[in-house]
Amino acid sequence: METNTFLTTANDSVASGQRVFAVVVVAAGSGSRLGYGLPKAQVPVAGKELLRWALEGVKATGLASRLIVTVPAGDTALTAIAEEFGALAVTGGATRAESVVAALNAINRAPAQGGMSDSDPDAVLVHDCARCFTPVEAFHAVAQALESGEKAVIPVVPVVDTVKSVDSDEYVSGTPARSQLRAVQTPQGFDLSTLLAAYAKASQQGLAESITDDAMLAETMGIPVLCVAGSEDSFKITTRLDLALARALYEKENS
Ligand SMILES: Nc1ccn([C@@H]2O[C@H](COP(=O)(O)OP(=O)(O)OP(=O)(O)O)[C@@H](O)[C@H]2O)c(=O)n1
Ligand SMILES: C[C@](O)(CO)[C@H](O)COP(=O)(O)O
Repeated sequence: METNTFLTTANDSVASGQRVFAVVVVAAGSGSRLGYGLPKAQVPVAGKELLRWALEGVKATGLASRLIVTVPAGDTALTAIAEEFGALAVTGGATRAESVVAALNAINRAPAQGGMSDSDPDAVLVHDCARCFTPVEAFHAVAQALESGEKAVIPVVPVVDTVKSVDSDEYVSGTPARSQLRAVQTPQGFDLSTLLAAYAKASQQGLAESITDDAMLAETMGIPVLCVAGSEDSFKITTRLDLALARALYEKENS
């Protein structure tokens, strides 16, 4: 079997903390921007599906007491991979946010992972399958901040482009100071009851359509969201160029 040489073993100081973590891996997207002809989570890199890379990465963290994976409706191939890792596979929704809600609602049905606490989780890490090369250190940075009492934590990297806001006619309306911008990754970590309350409020307010990440919900509730160090290895496989990068990096690494 191929190994992810970018992963290391679990950090005991995190694994032995007080929080009980559920990990949600959202993998129910179609991959329309990638245009590969398969659901994106089934696309292979170095002979291994993106979902398998992602779940090996999660396992290596030693954090997940419950593991929930969202899959496209009727996707038996992805369900089988999820189950190999002891995860509960649930059918995702029409949007990423709807998939996250489906997974959150299933946490208490997920089996406890071997060797982990069987207590009910009180924290959750929500991770994109499309960021399947995220290193253990990024998971641990998020988990550690939750262990320290934070309620919402996101991994970020600096923005390297100048970013403009535009009006509806495509004229520039502003240039935010780049030093204050961050590019946001996953896993995003939350106190579980806080994220459940945030999604319930968003649903009441009809915000679901405009949600592009989970931390936005905490922001709308006035909950401070802490940024911790992400990683350039956590890039999201969205386009053909991203897949080419992944293959260049990992097919070489594993050959
Ligand atoms: N209805 C959806 C949409 C997305 N996702 C997941 O959310 C993550 C981020 O989404 P994205 O990278 O945009 O994936 P796709 O929706 O598959 O891509 P596209 O928008 O190009 O179709 C992915 O791991 C994807 O599988 C999901 O679980 N359910
Ligand atoms: C959650 C996310 O990965 C943070 O950058 C991103 O917002 C997902 O966006 P997508 O369009 O659903 O891929």
